[in-house]
Amino acid sequence: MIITVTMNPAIDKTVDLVHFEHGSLNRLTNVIIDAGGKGINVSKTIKELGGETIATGFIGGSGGVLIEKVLKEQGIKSDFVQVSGETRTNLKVVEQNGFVTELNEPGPVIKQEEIDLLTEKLLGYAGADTLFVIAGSIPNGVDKNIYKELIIKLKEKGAKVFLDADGDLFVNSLEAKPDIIKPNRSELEEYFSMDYRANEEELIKMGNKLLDKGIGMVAISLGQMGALFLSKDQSIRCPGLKVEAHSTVGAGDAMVAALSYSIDKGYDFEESVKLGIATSAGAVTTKGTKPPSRDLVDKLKAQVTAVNI
Ligand SMILES: Nc1ncnc2c1ncn2[C@@H]1O[C@H](COP(=O)(O)OP(=O)(O)OP(=O)(O)O)[C@@H](O)[C@H]1O
Ligand SMILES: O=P(O)(O)OC[C@@]1(O)O[C@H](CO)[C@@H](O)[C@@H]1O
Repeated sequence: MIITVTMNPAIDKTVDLVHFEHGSLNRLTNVIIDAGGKGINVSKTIKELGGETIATGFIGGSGGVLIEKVLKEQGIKSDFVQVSGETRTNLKVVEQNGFVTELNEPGPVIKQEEIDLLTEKLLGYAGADTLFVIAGSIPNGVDKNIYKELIIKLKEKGAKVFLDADGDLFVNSLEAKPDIIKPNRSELEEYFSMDYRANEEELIKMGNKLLDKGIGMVAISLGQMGALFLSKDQSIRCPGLKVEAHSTVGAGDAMVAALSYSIDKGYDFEESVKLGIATSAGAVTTKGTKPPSRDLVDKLKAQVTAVNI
């Protein structure tokens, strides 16, 4: 069973315009609304791949009602803790030249009793056959050690944890040894305090240092360049696929979804990473944070090259 945890969900409002003029009136050419937040995107993508998840986290207010409604319509199970604050709206501005500017709200203030309720809920699901996907930022009022503490408790109950977070949340959580992580290039460079663009050899070295800490798999996503997938037994480089990009928002979530789905299905390493590349490349072709169709993913998967490194 896969449980996604989105502590800071969002209504994603993706707006298109020709060119963003800073300090001027900008007329939009298209507006799309999605139920978003990283874990929720993972749930949406796994559903499209043919899998099942339960989407959890904090939701509140009219945004929360909309997210639950959309998930229900899409046949995705959810079990959120209702909070007194309002779920945020994040604005994604897509220009004709492909530039995407993201304006993410901080999210509501969460009370201690709401945190306790979510922790209890998650521990209730935890067991040897459970994979938790903990992804994205945390709202106000939540301590930056929350992911670390949760991972420790979930692992004590035999569950596996896939962590996708950045900044302090990422740094703190590594101490709890999540089973899988998916840093992108800049998250890794920041963690290792590199003030220049790391080359592939350096990225692999940094990834291997994380494996030495006890993390089972490190997927380093490199945008259109593809990704590096490292584990103690096997490491693979996959170049990115050439696709017509509309919005790269959610590409990382699509990769997290495909890897989680593969683990749940018991796919081998190479099969899993190929699905990861295909699903994430498919995600950039869709508008907003809509997941790619399974048909498209299968077509793209046939084009993925996996090179052992
Ligand atoms: N322009 C692109 N063309 C093809 N594939 C892409 C492109 N951008 C991203 N991808 C695919 O998506 C994966 C994840 O992208 P990226 O490294 O940008 O993740 P991320 O920074 O976590 O993204 P986000 O936080 O916006 O979801 C890449 O490894 C790649 O397979
Ligand atoms: O502010 P966070 O939690 O880091 O990221 C939230 C977010 O940008 O991530 C998803 C794309 O990955 C979007 O659906 C959502 O708006």
